Amino acid sequence: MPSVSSSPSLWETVKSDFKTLFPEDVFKLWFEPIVCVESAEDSLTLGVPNDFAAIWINDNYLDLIVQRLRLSTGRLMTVKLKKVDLDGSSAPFASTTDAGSRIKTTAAPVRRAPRYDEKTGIAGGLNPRNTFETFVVGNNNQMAHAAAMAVAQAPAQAYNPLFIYGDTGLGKTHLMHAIGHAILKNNPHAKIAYLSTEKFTNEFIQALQENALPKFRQRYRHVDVLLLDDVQFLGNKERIQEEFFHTFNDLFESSKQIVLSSDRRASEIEKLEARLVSRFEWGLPADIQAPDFETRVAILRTKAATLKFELPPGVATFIAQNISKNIRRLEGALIKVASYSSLTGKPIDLATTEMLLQDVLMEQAQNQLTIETIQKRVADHYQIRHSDMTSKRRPNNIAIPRQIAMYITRTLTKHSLQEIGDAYGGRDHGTVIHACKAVDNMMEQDASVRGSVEFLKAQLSR
Ligand SMILES: Nc1ncnc2c1ncn2[C@@H]1O[C@H](COP(=O)(O)OP(=O)(O)OP(=O)(O)O)[C@@H](O)[C@H]1O
Repeated sequence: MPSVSSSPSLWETVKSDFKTLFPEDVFKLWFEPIVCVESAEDSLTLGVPNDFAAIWINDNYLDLIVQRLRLSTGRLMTVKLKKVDLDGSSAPFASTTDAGSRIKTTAAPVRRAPRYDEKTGIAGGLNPRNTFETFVVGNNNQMAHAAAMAVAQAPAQAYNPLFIYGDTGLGKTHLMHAIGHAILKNNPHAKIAYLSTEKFTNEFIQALQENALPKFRQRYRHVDVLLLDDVQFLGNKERIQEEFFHTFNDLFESSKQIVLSSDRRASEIEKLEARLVSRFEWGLPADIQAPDFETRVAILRTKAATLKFELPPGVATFIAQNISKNIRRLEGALIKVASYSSLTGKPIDLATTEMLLQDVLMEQAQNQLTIETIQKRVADHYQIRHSDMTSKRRPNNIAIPRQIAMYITRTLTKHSLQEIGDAYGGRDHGTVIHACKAVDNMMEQDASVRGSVEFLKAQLSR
């Protein structure tokens, strides 16, 4: 039985084989950063730098790694991939591959993310690639981009807080990091904290357990800029909301810049205290929508140039036509194509692209619950006509099911408020927000409405 300490060298042996097997850039991209973090007789846990690497290696190289280990040990070993902190220790909320559908980082080698540094004040680490220079501006993000630039140029003077919201994978984190980089460039001594709400919550809980609240407060209430990502996770967490309320006030009163991101408007965050909602709305709420076709192509071209990958126009068009709602996915598709090309040494054509992306495209098509399906299902349930979902008729027996259908569309799909409004007879986004709130209230007050909505949601999510 191999001892725990011998396994890193087992992995190092495999790694050095791969060095001769793969072109240098592929090796550097995928294998060089991998470390062995844990081992047992029949299993090995390998640490990878980010969720994307975990998914990519799982999909493309795991079989090869298992085969190679079998050659070395004579045994069939299970290999798990785990995201680890870039200094090699496990991240506090590390995920294994099966947890990772959220591809968060790009695939090029990732620089070490600095831990909180008392001198520079950087917490969490800013991805060096997420700068204003690498951010492609389109109609979808123009306002958020302009606001972010203004904040970077005049922290705490332009908009405070800046509240960036929009669906997943559309560049909120990128803009926050860009603000951090730009401020540091103008003032290398600025104390900047970037962190996710999840991390803020975890650190707060840990501080509570260890009686270390003063230190925690000192850390986040004395920065020049606080960049807090994914504040929708404050929803339903009373204690952490209370803590963040005071953090916010302290920073705001001392004229420090606060930038927040969320996947929805502040007023739509479930069970977020009114005093926080109003504070989040004090400054500028700036939304990011899904990019249009031209912006998607521009993003692909920019990313391809960064990867030094020659992207044929037809391939760019194909990817941009087929992946529209999430830039992270767009980027994932490009990296898949670029890696294949660098691995085989062949230029990429349309047929190969279709073949490479067929899984992604199939998964996307299968997972797409359409608004029409929701409307039909809800209309059937309440025995009204499908056409009532888009009609202007307002009697309660029609208006309520229609509101419920909008609510379900909002919860189960990634459509924007405007798209939902359009699909329900050309209503505006305010009507959709109103419908969602009304259904929330009805569900709270009436168990039978709650039962029906839960039932419909469960059926539609299958
Ligand atoms: N306008 C853009 N130009 C260039 N790259 C972009 C742009 N928007 C997003 N990206 C890239 O897309 C990927 C996803 O963006 P990001 O992580 O900022 O999304 P997000 O909105 O924060 O998502 P989530 O809500 O899931 O946290 C990143 O690699 C980012 O660099």
